[in-house]
Amino acid sequence: MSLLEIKNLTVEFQTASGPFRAVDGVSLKVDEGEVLAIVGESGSGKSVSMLAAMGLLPWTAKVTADVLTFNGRDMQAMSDSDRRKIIGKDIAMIFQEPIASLNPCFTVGFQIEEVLRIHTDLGRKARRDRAIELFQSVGIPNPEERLGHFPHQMSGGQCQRVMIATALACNPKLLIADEPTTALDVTIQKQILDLLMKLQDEHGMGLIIITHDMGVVAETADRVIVQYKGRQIEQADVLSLFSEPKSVYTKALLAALPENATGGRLPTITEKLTDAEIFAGAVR
Ligand SMILES: Nc1ncnc2c1ncn2[C@@H]1O[C@H](COP(=O)(O)OP(=O)(O)OP(=O)(O)O)[C@@H](O)[C@H]1O
Repeated sequence: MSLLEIKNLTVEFQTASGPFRAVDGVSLKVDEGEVLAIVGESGSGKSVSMLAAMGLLPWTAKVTADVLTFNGRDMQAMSDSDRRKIIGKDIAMIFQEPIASLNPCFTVGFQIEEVLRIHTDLGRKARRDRAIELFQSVGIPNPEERLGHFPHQMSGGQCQRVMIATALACNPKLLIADEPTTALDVTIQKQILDLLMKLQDEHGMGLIIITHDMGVVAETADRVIVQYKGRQIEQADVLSLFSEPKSVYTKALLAALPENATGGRLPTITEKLTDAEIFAGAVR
């Protein structure tokens, strides 16, 4: 049984100019201990598909799926309160903007201890000890002191470490990391990716990494889904995708990597391919 299984997920937003289909027939499976990357350009519906699966989209979104299960439980049939017990505990998410994702009005210590208060029956002292232990595990120096800091007193990289510690607070079975390094300096990006991979390995979690960066895919994923304008274009294990991409779009994405540049100029993808060609070349 897969940890997360999604079949034929569709998301349509009601907008002023009519319905807009942001996700169209996405299917995926993630197992325990597996790293799945969802890669695609901005607007390809990567974040919306995961937010839809978690039931975290606003009411303007109409979400349908043939199958949407977590650990064998039907997420669509679940009550909101049952879903809330799972989200943040068994499924955790981290986002692109760590500083914006934290509440500026509370110390980081309060925020991580609050997650523990909601999802565990640990007492006050045990929650503090666990928070210190979590900060240590994500490499935050002087954790006792840092717990008393507000987000604005910390760097972007440190805030992302706080987000990761908070996400791991309840030992989730699945972690969804939405562009976890995009907002960070290049030198910090590698540290955060290495940390995520180390923790994923230690905890044996399923991990979904949402990214637009093929470099991140190469460094992290076991399997990859390529998405374009809400549709799945190709799904493969990481080695096959890089060595034998099947769809024209994946080939174009790989050709656009800096290391494949020829003549000092990078080819852009959409200048070479039309939507019709991309969708016709999809391999599902
Ligand atoms: N609440 C909303 N109402 C209407 N459209 C939305 C809403 N949220 C997202 N969208 C649209 O859905 C599409 C997919 O957005 P999504 O954020 O999933 O893209 P993405 O692939 O994650 O790219 P990015 O990395 O830029 O976030 C976009 O065109 C976006 O404008």
